[in-house]
Amino acid sequence: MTTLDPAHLTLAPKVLLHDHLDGGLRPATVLELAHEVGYDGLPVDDAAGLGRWFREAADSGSLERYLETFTHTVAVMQTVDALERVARECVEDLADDNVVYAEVRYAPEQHLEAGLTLDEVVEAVLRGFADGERIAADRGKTIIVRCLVTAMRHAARSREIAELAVRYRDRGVVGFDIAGAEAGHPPTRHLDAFEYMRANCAPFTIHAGEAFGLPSIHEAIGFCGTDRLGHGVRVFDDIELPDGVDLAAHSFTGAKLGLIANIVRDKRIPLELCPSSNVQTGAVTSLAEHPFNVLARLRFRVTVNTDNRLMGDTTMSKEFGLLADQFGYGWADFERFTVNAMKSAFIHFDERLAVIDDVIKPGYAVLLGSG
Ligand SMILES: O=c1[nH]cnc2c1ncn2[C@H]1C[C@H](O)[C@@H](CO)O1
Ligand SMILES: [Zn+2]
Repeated sequence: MTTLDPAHLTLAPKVLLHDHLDGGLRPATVLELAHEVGYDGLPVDDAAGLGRWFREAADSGSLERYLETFTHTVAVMQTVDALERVARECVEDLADDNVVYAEVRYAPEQHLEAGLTLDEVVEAVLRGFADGERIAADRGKTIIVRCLVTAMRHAARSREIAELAVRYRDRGVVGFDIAGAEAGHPPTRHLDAFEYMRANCAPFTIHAGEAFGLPSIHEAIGFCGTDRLGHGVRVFDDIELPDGVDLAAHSFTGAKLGLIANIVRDKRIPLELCPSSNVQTGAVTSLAEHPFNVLARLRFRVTVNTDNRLMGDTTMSKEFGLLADQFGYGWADFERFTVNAMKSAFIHFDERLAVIDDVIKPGYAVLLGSG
């Protein structure tokens, strides 16, 4: 069996469902764009130092302070050229990490400061993704990137953004999301947007159960009817484990699930777990305390995600590496998480199946030493 060293982790095919476009810029690109557009608010003026600054500033243990770092990335993403470039580089970086399918999200309403319309923002990003896919293909990497449009939960444009998602659904936008500070902004504030999505048979995910606990997950499922949970990590609050159990154990017999935990598992609601980000925002106190392994072993539909590659100084390979070190996972585990993610994607069933059968399974067969 091939070992799980960083080079082999990079080779493994990966699927990414939860990655923010404005949380994944290259530090050098932030600097160059700031220079081009005359943004003078950056705290550091060299690429390595700026990368470190984002990581450290986001390491606050508070979602609110974590979110403040986005002021700088959003400030430099206000023109068609900048949006195209950031989207193109995002695809190139994911392809370099052997991500084979990704859904990348951002909030179009945050990119209107220089006069662009919502449609112009979406079209620029979609062009950037398509360019990135072509560049990756020229380098021998096949990657499919689709878009989720996010509404900010403290704002009041969610219905408009849901309409945008539906308007662009045949052109690369595959779903809708809400993000931003969770406490004080429950998902039910945006019920009309979710109802609009459901009425149009269009899928959505909701950031829930990150900074706020079970009530948020309950609302997202019971009232809003979400198809997936962004993070959802606090579903763990509804699971009672026998005293003294090791969170890295292989089985959790005797675990007792409450109503919310059961419904998440019964309905196979995918959890978009983001290990590093969950530690940075204080959703969990440390990776060792992360319920990823408990949820995986209890057969929840867990998926591995980056959330924000810039703020976390992370990649999918790094997240896999952290989980392997913490919980002792091997290739068969990562294949399962990757298939879980692909099954949960917002593209059509036949398209999901093609990636699983033609790309993921053959890729892991090689790593497992049997193909
Ligand atoms: O982990 C997160 N939780 C809530 N909101 C988030 C998270 N990561 C990024 N965001 C916000 C900040 C971005 O500006 C916005 C759209 O991508 O989504
Ligand atoms: Zn997120």
